[in-house]
Amino acid sequence: MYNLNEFESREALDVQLADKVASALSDAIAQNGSASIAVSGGSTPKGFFKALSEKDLAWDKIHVTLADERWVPMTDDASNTKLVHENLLVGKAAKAKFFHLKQGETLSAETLSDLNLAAKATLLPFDVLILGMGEDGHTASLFPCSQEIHEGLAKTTGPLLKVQPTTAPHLRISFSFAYLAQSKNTILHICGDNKKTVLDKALSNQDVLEMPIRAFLFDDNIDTQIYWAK
Ligand SMILES: O=C1O[C@H](COP(=O)(O)O)[C@@H](O)[C@H](O)[C@H]1O
Repeated sequence: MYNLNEFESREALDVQLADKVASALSDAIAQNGSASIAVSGGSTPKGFFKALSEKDLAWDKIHVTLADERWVPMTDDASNTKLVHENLLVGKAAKAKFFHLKQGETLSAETLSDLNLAAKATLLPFDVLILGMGEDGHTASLFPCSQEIHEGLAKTTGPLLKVQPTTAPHLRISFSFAYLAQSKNTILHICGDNKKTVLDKALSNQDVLEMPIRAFLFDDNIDTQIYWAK
């Protein structure tokens, strides 16, 4: 299920989203002594990252990771890790612990297995998940064009999987739907008229293989809060 929250500007959205996420992280720390958040990359979240980085939180008790990563060096402009380090893990948030998805050169079965164990031990289930959405309806790196889409949406797939999109650049590593779906707070952050058109299309039927974001919009156990601004 979903709920659409519309904002008059991207700046207003960033402020309100940072407030909501800070409060969820703070509640998780109060309850469990620590908190975890998975964020998305791409072009949308920079302003939100900045607003969140300025929040007075016990950042040393917060684990930050990505819902997905492009398998490129962290110095590459396409790296979501680079984006997070430059825009979120700054100021007060510099004390947060970052869980790197891009480890080493090769995305091998052994790398995935090590990451899966570590993610289960430190991060999962996420207290907060911030999803993005591509114009093809992908979210995280669950790409409808990829051969791995069945695996990515399957209920039994282990936390992380390798994804090779055919209509977008870079090999990816992504959390699976099964593990993202267990997050305690799920937010879909999108901006612009194009993304609203994509969202309207996603809401028009329930074929998740055509638009994987639908898995988060139509699952009765997930309360996806959509944050949208022009
Ligand atoms: O490739 C990716 O794209 C999506 C959407 O990005 P945007 O630039 O359209 O905001 C993003 O959510 C994902 O993390 C990223 O790897």
